[in-house]
Order: sequence, then structure tokens, then C-alpha cells
Amino acid sequence: MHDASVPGTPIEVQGLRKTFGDVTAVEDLSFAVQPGRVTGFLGPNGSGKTTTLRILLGLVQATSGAATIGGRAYRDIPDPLRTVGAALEAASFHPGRTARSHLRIQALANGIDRGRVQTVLDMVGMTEYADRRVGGYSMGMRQRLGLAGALLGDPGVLVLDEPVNGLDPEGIRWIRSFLRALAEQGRTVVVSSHMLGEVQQSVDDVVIIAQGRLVRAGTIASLEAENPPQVLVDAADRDALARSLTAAGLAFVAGPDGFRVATADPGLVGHVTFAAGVELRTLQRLSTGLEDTFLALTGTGAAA
Ligand SMILES: Nc1ncnc2c1ncn2[C@@H]1O[C@H](COP(=O)(O)OP(=O)(O)OP(=O)(O)O)[C@@H](O)[C@H]1O
Repeated sequence: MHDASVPGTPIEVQGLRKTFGDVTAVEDLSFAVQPGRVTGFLGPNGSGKTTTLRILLGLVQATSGAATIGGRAYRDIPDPLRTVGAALEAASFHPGRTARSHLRIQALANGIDRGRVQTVLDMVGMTEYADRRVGGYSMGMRQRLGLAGALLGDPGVLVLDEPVNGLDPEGIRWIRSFLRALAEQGRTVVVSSHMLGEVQQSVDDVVIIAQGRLVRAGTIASLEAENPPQVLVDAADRDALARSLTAAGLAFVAGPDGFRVATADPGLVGHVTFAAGVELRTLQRLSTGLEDTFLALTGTGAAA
């Protein structure tokens, strides 16, 4: 990746509404996305993420309201591919073409120097596979190719629809650090996902929608603070239990059913108490923190 800093531009969505016949896909949606940060655009399936991103990228017309990049609607951006790169659908490549030819065509159509093709192939780690037909690619390779296409114009804004979908754990780690590096260069990075857990370690900010409406926008840290993960633990000898937790530096609150320990990791509590010779009668994770918050906010889980 090159080290030059790339000035990103903010994205603004103002009072956005989109209806398809009787279906309201997006309703009164407003939020802003800042440069230099990775923002997760989150919501359950069918909540309106793709519709919002397609409006932002000038592919669908809003019924009312506006979505702008650096204060301009996509159609008013003079050199769009150098301003905003998007990967909306990983599966839409011509199967008979190679990654290299696909990117060359894209570069040619947009007046981008063809030398840039090799640069973006290197950036996404696809050089080795660049001359194979896309039809034989794994989902992860398609995702990388989509990302390469988004980066062709070296844009300050990146909009990636479900980029983690179909990646293996190594691919997820890779994309996490890749997105981080892009944001650190000053770019505006938006990644959509229907699962907060999938992107929670990759994002600084979240914009959460459900049924086309905004339910929360803020930092991931503020969301984490709302519903901290907890483990419930109990023992016949509560004094010994308290001593072992305190000695391990684990904060807890006593309740009628045991102690609620401020950690996401029951294994850690089990280890600490076992090492102290305390016999447990309860050891249970109460909340997964963020995931529970997300489910409650979007009304998609038992927690709602
Ligand atoms: N072209 C269309 N015609 C009719 N309805 C549509 C169209 N595009 C989207 N919708 C509807 O609008 C709503 C929002 O869909 P959208 O694809 O934006 O959601 P999403 O959050 O991206 O979901 P997913 O995660 O499943 O992609 C859904 O009810 C969907 O069926």
C-alpha cells in the first residue's frame, strides 16, 4: 500500500426516503460519516442498507432527501472513480475474464493509468491469481477483486457492501487491517454488514438501521459501554469466590443468583476460580455485549 495520505471527504445522508411501490425501503434517514475512520453501516437483512448505498452511488434515485459525498450528489462529482470507490456486489464479474483483464477494462473505461492495475492487485494480495478466470474464484477472491476495483482510482472514499461475507478467518483478519490502514491514510471507509459481530473489531463508528430508519449512530466504544458483557458465577463459598476474583483483578457485582463479573470470557473466570480452589455451582455468560445491544436495537433477536 502506498503511504501518501489521501484526503477523505465526509458522507452525508439527509432526510432520505425511498419507496418501491408499496414498499418503503428507507424512511427519514439522516447520518454522517467522517473521513479517517472505518464506519460500519449495519442492519438486518432487508433493512435498507443496499438501497441507501445505491442512492449514495447514484445507481438509484431517492424518492426524497439527499445523500452526498463531500457535499455533492454522486452525479455532480466530476471524476467519480477518483473520489469514491465502491464494491457493491462481489459476484457480478464476468466469469470468463481474468481479474487483470477485468481491472484493465475498468481502468480504460475511466481514464485510469493501466499501471494502476498491478498496484491494486498487489494491494489486495491477488497478483498470484490475477491471470485466472474469475469464474473459478472463491468468494474471498471475488471480494478481493471487488476491493481492487474500488481502489483503482485511488479514491478518498470507499464504500464496501458486505466485504466480510464469505471470507475465512484469515481473510477477515486481513481485511480488518487493510481497512484500518486505508482509514489511517485519511480515507473515508464505509462497510456494510448485517452482523455487528462480523465487523465490530474493524470499525470505529457505527450507523445502525432497522426497517429503513436510523436506530443508532455513534462510536463503537459508546455502544460497547451500553451493554457490557457479563459472566454470572456462583459458589457455595462466596467469600472465597470474591477473594479469587478480586485477586485476579476482575470487577464484579454481587446479586441474589451469584456474582456478575465484568468480562465476556467465562473461561477466564473458570480458570481463575479453579486456580484458587473454589468449587463453582454456576458459570454462565449472561450477555455477549455488543451483539445483544445490536439485536435489541434492530429488533431481530430474543433480546428485543
Ligand atoms: N428494486 C426493488 N424493488 C422492490 N423492492 C426493493 C427493491 N430493492 C430493495 N427493495 C426492498 O427494500 C427493502 C430494503 O432492501 P435492501 O436491499 O436495501 O436491504 P439491505 O439492508 O441491503 O438487505 P440485505 O442485507 O438483505 O442486502 C427490502 O424490503 C427490499 O425487499
